[in-house]
Amino acid sequence: MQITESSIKTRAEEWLTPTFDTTTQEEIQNLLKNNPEELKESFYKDLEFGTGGMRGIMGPGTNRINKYTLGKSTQGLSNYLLKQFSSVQPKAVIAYDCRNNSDTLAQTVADVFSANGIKVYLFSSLRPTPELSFAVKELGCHCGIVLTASHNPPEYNGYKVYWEDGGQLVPPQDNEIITEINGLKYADIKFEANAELIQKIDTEIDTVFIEQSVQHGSFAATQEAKDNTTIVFTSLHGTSITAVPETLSKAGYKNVHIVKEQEKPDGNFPTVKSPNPEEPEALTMAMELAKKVNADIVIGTDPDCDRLGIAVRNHDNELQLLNGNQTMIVMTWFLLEHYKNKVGIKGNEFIASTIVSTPMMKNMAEAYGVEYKEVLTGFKWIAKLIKDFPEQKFIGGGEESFGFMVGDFVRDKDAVTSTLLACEIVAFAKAKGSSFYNTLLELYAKHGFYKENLVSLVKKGMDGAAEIKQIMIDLRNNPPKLINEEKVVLIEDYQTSKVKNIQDATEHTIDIPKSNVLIFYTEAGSKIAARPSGTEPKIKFYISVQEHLDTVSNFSIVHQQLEDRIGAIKKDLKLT
Ligand SMILES: O=P([O-])(O)O[C@H]1O[C@H](COP(=O)(O)O)[C@@H](O)[C@H](O)[C@H]1O
Ligand SMILES: [Mg+2]
Repeated sequence: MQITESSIKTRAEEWLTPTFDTTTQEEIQNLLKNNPEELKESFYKDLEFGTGGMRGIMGPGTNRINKYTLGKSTQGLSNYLLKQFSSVQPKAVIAYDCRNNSDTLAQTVADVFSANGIKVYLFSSLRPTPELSFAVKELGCHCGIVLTASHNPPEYNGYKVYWEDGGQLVPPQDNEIITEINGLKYADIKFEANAELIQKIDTEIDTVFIEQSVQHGSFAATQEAKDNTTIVFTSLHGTSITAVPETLSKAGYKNVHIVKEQEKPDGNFPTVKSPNPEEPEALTMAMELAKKVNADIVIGTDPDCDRLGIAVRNHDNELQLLNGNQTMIVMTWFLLEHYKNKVGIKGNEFIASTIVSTPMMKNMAEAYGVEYKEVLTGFKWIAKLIKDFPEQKFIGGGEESFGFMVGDFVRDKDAVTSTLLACEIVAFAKAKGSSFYNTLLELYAKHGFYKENLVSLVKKGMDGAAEIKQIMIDLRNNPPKLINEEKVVLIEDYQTSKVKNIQDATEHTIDIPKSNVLIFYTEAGSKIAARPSGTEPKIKFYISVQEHLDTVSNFSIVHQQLEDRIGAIKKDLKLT
């Protein structure tokens, strides 16, 4: 579609009709008169489903999160549910996070479902996303929704959609539902609730969820080890406050210090610039408290409590924030060790990660004799593996981005159970005179020392999106031959599903769904991936370099070499 001033105006004028309430109409009038830039941003496209559902800035317009865009999606979803499960009354469960408007938008979604004859379980107040994933299966629902924009800035909100297995929408349902939604007009949305079909839920699910979380996240650390573990936890004004402290307490952890200034849920996130534990500033208050109480571990979760940031004591006894790859490696190792000792590896087990994550997972899988499966970015793809390979045993999985999935009882990343798991690892290691951090270094020595770095370039709005598109086109048309003087030997293009071996000029096909991702491998073993984010206006560059580490005592020297190499790669690619 050609975007012109007049096509945007035509799209906006539909929102002046009686299908839309008077407040919305007034807001659109105002944009038409006074704010052409905002009008363009609000209407130049329809909001789309991305890596983790649909996300956008709140406000009126087709490219914004509001009761009409979410209403239309829910109407499409309702039509699809009624067709797919025609012999039963479909059931949906809805949760929401701490964000502004999440509660009222959740009510709208409940209203629309019920107006279509769908039975709805609606959490009576905010809950973590992993609890919703759990509730879908627990209540035998066909679908689940969380109103959240995860870790995005406060002006955002969104809509994560779960299917009957408890995982987020994946093919074939995703495209079929999108087709259904695209075929609708706003006037088709049924907003008139059937209150009889909406049932409030709370403690009955909380109790089982927390029980299961304690069970899946506990690995029999002794009470003494637990008592010797000092934890600082912050919910960053989000939903984790409803589940994490109780889970830790039920698992026997007593030295848990909660950042009081951040425990109250608040959609404005008043004490942080961004509620994303991936950004070190988000954990500033928690780090300060950790110094006071001499904590072993600091954990912070994002607003919907699926991702967690972990800082642990390094060799200089300083608290160091780990990245997603690092926590994934240690957590997966811990699960594998326990599984090996308790159950025994039979060979049908698998661990999983994504194409932009550390190659170290593959090495570790080989060492343990389990399978390593690799998918596109997004935990929904990891959850799909569990559904697609029911005869295999999923041990755990993660990715470059923060967050981890412990076993299969929750089908998304789960910061409740992962918080407990992280504490167990610290408790175990400390009891043995080691640490979480030291475990990581030992794993580097065993499975290869990989260092990763992520560069995200923020490019907002319609122009930003065009710029991101162009960067990917340029990289495709003129792929680098050398990166930091390392010869590029292999290029994977997930959009064309082609792998090009530069050295012998051969090509083969990639057997996973298409996605706009390019990965360059160099002769020195570096891996550089480029992909537009599917949740935020960003393009991401994932850099991974590696070296052999013969002994942990050489860590600092090799670490410096890797750090320098990453610096040089960034400079060469003009990412600094
Ligand atoms: O944002 P969340 O916590 O719901 O998480 C979702 O989005 C993240 C960022 O995706 P992108 O790189 O496309 O922005 C993904 O890493 C994650 O697997 C997905 O579940
Ligand atoms: Mg999240």
